Amino acid sequence: MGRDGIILRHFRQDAIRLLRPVWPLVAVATALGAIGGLATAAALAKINEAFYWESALAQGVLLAFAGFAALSVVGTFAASLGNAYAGGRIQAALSRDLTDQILTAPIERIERLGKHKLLASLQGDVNTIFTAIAFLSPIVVACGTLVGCAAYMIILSPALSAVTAVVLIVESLGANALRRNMLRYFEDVRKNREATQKHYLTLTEAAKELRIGRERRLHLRNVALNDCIEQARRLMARIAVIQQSLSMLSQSTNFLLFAGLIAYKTLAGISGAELSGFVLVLLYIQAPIAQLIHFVPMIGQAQVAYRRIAEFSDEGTEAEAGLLSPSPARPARGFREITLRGVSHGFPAAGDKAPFTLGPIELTIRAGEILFIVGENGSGKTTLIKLLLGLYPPQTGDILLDGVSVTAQTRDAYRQNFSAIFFDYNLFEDLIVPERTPLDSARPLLERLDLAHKVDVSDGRFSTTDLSTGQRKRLALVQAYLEGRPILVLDEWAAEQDPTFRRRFYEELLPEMRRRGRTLIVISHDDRYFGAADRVLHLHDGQIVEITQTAETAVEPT
Ligand SMILES: Nc1ncnc2c1ncn2[C@@H]1O[C@H](COP(=O)(O)OP(=O)(O)OP(=O)(O)O)[C@@H](O)[C@H]1O
Repeated sequence: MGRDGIILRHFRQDAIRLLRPVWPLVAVATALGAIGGLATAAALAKINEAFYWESALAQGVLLAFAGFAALSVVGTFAASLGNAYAGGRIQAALSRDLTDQILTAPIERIERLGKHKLLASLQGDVNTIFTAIAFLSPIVVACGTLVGCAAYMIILSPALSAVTAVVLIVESLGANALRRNMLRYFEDVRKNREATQKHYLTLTEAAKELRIGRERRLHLRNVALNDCIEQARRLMARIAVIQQSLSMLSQSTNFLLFAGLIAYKTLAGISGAELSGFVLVLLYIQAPIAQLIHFVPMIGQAQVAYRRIAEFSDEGTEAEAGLLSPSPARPARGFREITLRGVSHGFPAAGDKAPFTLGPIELTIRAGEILFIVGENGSGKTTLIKLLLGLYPPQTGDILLDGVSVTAQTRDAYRQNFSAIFFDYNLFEDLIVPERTPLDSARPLLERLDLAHKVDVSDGRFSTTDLSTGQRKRLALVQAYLEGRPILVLDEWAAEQDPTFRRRFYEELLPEMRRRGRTLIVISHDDRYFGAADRVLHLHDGQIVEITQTAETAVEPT
């Protein structure tokens, strides 16, 4: 099955799944909408009757007209309400779906996609699909009206209806060719949105660098962003031309039909009632046809947006099971040792980037030790801790917790043993700590880290996170420590600390945390403090080259 076939299959499965909880409502609303549309056509028929019947009132035509008109209004209203409610439910389910997909996607895939693509989907694609869903309700009514009008035309004159149908089929074939072109442009619009999003992120995240660097600032504005903006303008202009061509096609078809009516009247003869009925219907169906034309690009856009969202659940990148289960993963408990047995992880070559493989790694981490991971830039330190934390599943080998292999099913429970502060860490404003931990236990820690004069904790939140870079990292340590997990992983934590605090971190805080039962795994470039570790693991080009004991005895890696 091709890629489009797979996406279509996903789409069908998703549509059925999303519709399942609301299908009775959708069915009733759609039926009411169709009835409303049919009633509109019937009301038109009554108007036409009234034109030709002298005793219209006596015949009850006015009464029937009033009845159909009321049915049309009520049916349309009920259909709109019902479909709007169902649409809202479907939209909410879609939003949750996308959040879940991102929360459970393999970390490597999230890293590969990048922030700009994720944001483009969360903000753009979901909204595009929302807009299309919101428009479904009027479309149901429009379709009902068109079916009713078609039925009325057949009653008036089957021959003339056949001619009308042929003309409309030819028109829809032309419209479909235009629509295919428009779809291609929508793909380009979507790619353009991603590229623009990337530059917008630079605009906000690199505000300082852009203020300082005149060339970079002007390059971003005049070249990078300008190209995107210009391309978007050109694409939107082309789409507008196609949209207007669709409208023109519809208008011309209508005039052609009117011309056909005149010719038919002259050649074959046609009654006044037939003629006025056809004219009335053809004029009336302009609005529903315009709605359908308006809907066509929305469907195109929604198709493209859905395809992008489907990329998150691409074949071969399965979501991690059980991450969103309401029953929490087994709480962290004490451990004796974690063993990495022949564990490796490789990044394939991408473009001009060389491939990189870490491992196979043989390593045992013992409870209560302080292990430093050191090595030159790019030697694989961060990749090693991502493997250790279970963020990358090992491509070969096994991770064992107290001799028991960590599997896909137990990986989330295994991760609960760790708290980590990555180099590109995120500082949360709220504190999430184990139930038994009183929140005021943050106070002594804040004091210990020289933050008590700046930050307080109230209602489970830090009073502020507007701090200096080094202070923010200290606050992240408070957060991580209070989580109470047995193992703390710190990636170049001390890099932003002043010399006094850096010394205090290595010589006082690390031993203190160890005394309180924590195992500490620290990535560090501070070679003058390597003595603070029990063992120092040296990495070079993805391999452990030696593990040094603090007794200064180098041993072969085990
Ligand atoms: N997501 C990724 N995709 C592709 N390659 C990656 C990815 N992450 C890391 N790499 C590559 O893997 C290698 C090791 O990276 P890693 O971040 O583990 O090094 P490091 O030792 O932590 O470096 P540093 O001291 O600079 O933080 C590098 O060559 C890097 O280019």
